[in-house]
Amino acid sequence: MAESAQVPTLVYLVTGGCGFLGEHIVRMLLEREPRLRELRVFDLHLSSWLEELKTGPVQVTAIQGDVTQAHEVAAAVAGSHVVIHTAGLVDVFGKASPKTIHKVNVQGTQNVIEACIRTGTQFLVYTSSMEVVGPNIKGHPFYRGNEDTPYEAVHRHPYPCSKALAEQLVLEANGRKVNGGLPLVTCALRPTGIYGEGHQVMRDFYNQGLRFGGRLFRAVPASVEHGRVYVGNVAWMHVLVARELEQRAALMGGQVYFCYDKSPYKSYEDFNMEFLGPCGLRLIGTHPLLPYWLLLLLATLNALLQWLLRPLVLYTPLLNPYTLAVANTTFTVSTNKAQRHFGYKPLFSWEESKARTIHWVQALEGSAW
Ligand SMILES: NC(=O)C1=CN([C@@H]2O[C@H](COP(=O)(O)OP(=O)(O)OC[C@H]3O[C@@H](n4cnc5c(N)ncnc54)[C@H](O)[C@@H]3O)[C@@H](O)[C@H]2O)C=CC1
Ligand SMILES: C[C@@H](CO)CCC[C@@H](C)[C@H]1CC[C@H]2[C@@H]3[C@H](O)CC4=CC(=O)CC[C@]4(C)[C@H]3CC[C@]12C
Repeated sequence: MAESAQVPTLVYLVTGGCGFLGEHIVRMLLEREPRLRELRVFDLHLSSWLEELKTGPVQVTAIQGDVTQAHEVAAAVAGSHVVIHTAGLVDVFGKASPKTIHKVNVQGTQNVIEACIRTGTQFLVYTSSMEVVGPNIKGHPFYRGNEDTPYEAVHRHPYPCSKALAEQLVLEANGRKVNGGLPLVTCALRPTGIYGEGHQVMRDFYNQGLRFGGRLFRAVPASVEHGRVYVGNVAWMHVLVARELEQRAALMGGQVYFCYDKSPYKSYEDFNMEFLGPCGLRLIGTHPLLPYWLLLLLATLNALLQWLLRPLVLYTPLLNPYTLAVANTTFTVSTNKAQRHFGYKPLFSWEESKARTIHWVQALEGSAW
C-alpha cells in the first residue's frame, strides 16, 4: 500500500457487501477511497444495484459466495490488499439455528483469516458488535462506557456468543505471518444498534405501526438508554480504518473500536420515533402499557410457540426473552478512541442522519407519504 495517494492501485474485498451495512460500505468506498482500483463485493446473495456501480472508474467485481466455504473465500481474497469482513448472520429472532449462526459467524470468520494468511493479504477489518460486550444476561447497565470500561460480558444467546468468538479470532490473528512473511494487521469495529436507510427492524416497526392504525405501544421504559449509530458513520469508520491500518499498524493492530456518532441517547422506542414520528406514527403511553412481568410472559410464550411451531412454520416475532432483555437494559457508549487512533469524526451530523433516515422511511412501500 505504499503507492502515491492519487494512483488507484488498491484492491479491496467487502464480504457481506450486499447487506444493510455492507451496501453503505461499498458505496462509501467508491465515493471516498481514491486509491481504489478494484472493489470485490462478496455475498451469498448478490443485489441488482451492484450492476449500476460497474459503470464507474473503479472495477467492481461481484462475487457470489459463501463464507463458510473456505475455497470460495480464498479465491475471493487472493490478490486483495484489504479485506473488510462484514458478512454475518444477524439473527436474534430465532430464524436460523444456533449451529448455522456459529458456522457463518465463527467458521466464516476463521475462513477469512486463513484466506488472508494463505494468500498474503495483510489488512483485515472485522465488523464486530456491541453485543460482544453486552448487555449481559444479568441485565447490568453499561452507561456511557468505552472500550476499557470493565463489564462482565456473559452471553448465552447464539448471536452474541458467535460475534464474541469471531472477534477473538480476529484479534488473536493480529501479528500472524501472512504468505510472504509480513504480519497480518487486524482490528474490530463494534457498532451499537445501527440505523438508517435499509434498516430491516425499523421497516418492521413501521409496518407494525401501520397495521395498528398509525400507533405503536410503549413497551420499554423511556429511562432505558440504548446506543445507536447511523449506518453512514459506521461505513465511514470502516473506510477510515481500512485506510489507516497500514500507516498505524503498531497502534491499531489488534484493537477494538466502538462505532459512535452524535445520535442522542434514548430508549430504543423513543429513538425510533425520531424517524417514525415525522412519518405519521405515534407512540402510545409515557410508561410501558404492560408491566414487565407480563411482557416477559408474552416473550416466553412467543419462544414456546416458536419451538412448537418450528416443524410447521417459522414463527419469529420481534418480542422474545432476548430482545426484551436487550431493549430493557441501558447500553450506551461514550468514547473518543477512534478519533485518537485514526482521526475519526462522524461524517454525518445527527440532523443529517435523521433527515436521511426519515426520507427513506417516507419512501417505503405502503407509506402514506
Ligand atoms: N444491524 C445492526 O444493528 C448491527 C450489525 N452488526 C454487524 O454488522 C454486520 C452486517 O450486519 P447487517 O448489515 O445489519 O446485516 P445484513 O443481514 O443486512 O447483512 C449481512 C450480509 O451478509 C451476507 N451473508 C450472510 N451469510 C453469508 C454467508 N454465509 N456468506 C456470505 N455472505 C453472507 C448476507 O447475505 C447479507 O448481505 C454483521 O456482521 C453484524 O453482526 C453489528 C452491530 C449492529
Ligand atoms: C420489546 C420490544 C417492544 O417494542 C422491542 C424489541 C426491540 C428489539 C427488536 C431490538 C432492541 C435492541 C436491538 C438490538 C440492539 O440494537 C443490538 C444489536 C446489535 C447487533 O449486532 C445486531 C442487532 C441487535 C442485536 C439489535 C436487534 C434488535 C433489538 C434486539
